[in-house]
Amino acid sequence: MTPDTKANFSHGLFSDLDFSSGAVAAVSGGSDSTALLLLLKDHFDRTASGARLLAVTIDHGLRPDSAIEAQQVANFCAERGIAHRILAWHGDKPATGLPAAAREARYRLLAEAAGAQDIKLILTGHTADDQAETVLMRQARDDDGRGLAGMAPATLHDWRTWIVRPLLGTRRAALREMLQARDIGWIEDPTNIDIRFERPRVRAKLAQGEGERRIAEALARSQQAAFARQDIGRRAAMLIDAFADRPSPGLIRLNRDFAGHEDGEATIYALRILLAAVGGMSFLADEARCAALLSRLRSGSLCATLSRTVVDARRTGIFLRRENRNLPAPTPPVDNLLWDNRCRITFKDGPGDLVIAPLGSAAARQAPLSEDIPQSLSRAALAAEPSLWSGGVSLGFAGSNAGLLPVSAVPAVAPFARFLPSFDIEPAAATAALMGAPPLPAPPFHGHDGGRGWAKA
Ligand SMILES: Nc1ncnc2c1ncn2[C@@H]1O[C@H](COP(=O)(O)OP(=O)(O)OP(=O)(O)O)[C@@H](O)[C@H]1O
Repeated sequence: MTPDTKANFSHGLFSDLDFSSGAVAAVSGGSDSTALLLLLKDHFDRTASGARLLAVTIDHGLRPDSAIEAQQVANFCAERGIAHRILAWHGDKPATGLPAAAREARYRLLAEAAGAQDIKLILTGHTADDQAETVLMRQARDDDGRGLAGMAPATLHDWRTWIVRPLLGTRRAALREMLQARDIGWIEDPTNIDIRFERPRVRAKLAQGEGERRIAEALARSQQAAFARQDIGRRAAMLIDAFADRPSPGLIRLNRDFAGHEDGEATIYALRILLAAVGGMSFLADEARCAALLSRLRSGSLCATLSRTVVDARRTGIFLRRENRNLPAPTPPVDNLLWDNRCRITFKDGPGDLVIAPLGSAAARQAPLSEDIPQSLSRAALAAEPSLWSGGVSLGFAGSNAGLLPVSAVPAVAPFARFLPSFDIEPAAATAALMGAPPLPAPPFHGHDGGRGWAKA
């Protein structure tokens, strides 16, 4: 896609989005999100769909002016008849990894604001300039190439709310030109030019000579990388569908032919995803280690641990299960808890003595299990599954009678449980089906059924 550099946005930035549940616009008050809000308001007025538009500003509380700036956005919205909410990020601010923690909190709060009004769509003002910066920053790191795809056009948050970036093909200069033509100002965040941070440094460099060429190259590279990532994801999804099953709770079995499949690249990718999913890891298992493991799997039996997953290869199959170490400590159930990154807990109400903890080997020994697979394997896998406990008694575990209790536990697809970039929809859908996780929600786009994941949803 050629980035739009003209201040003419009549080409329908939003026409393929499904606004039936309404939209949350994430507005910091900077130029890009202010432009996003105005363009969205124009679109809603023009289409007269009656869909709800809610602008939300997160006050991170990290700069002295943040509350005043949030109020400025509130005033701007009030003048235009746009509903607006300010949500503050309370709680501990970590000394290291602050930008990542702020991002997590921002999306959590945005999703809460959307969820409170049953809105399924959040829009952000990320632009083509942001995309180029992201790609250049990732390129500077030793990445496996997936990151070079940059930001996805849509990301599923917590398996239920879509975050869509409709301005990813639009240049910041064009948005600012549009704002200036309408005599609208914006807030300049001093952090954006603070060269102690990596992004402002990259941005400053891109403003110099050769910057435009480097932006164009980075955007072209991200398109190619996105295509490659979707393609390998599609192939990995086919392998997961064809070779993997779940013979008992917490236990994944791969047909032995998986290791020798001719599409070696997709086989490694599928294994990286499955190990992360079984082990409850947010990141895919290491590529080089998975490649080495696969070559060992081709030559016989083994038992190894990678990505918190025990890989037990026997004549009858390659079995994957969560290792029994470093499981979460017993914790009282809270709503929307992501337990061990593998299981989403929903909690309505219940007696105060309830805790979620692994089932453990003693209780696993009592459970009736299928005879088809070695009992030692199914029991070890079951022991690492979550259970609801009351006064030392196990009341049930995911997939059994938990549905009768005030707490429900459904499997989550670990590497994609919090953030699922649309590039990875197909392997995420295949892994969800394998693990018994809920299907993906409906896509945010009309008429885009490009991936099997969208179709399944
Ligand atoms: N405090 C915030 N409140 C609401 N949304 C935010 C906030 N900060 C960022 N966002 C959303 O994330 C997008 C990208 O964030 P980024 O930090 O790159 O932008 P910014 O410099 O704060 O402002 P802008 O993108 O509006 O120029 C924003 O366009 C906006 O949609």
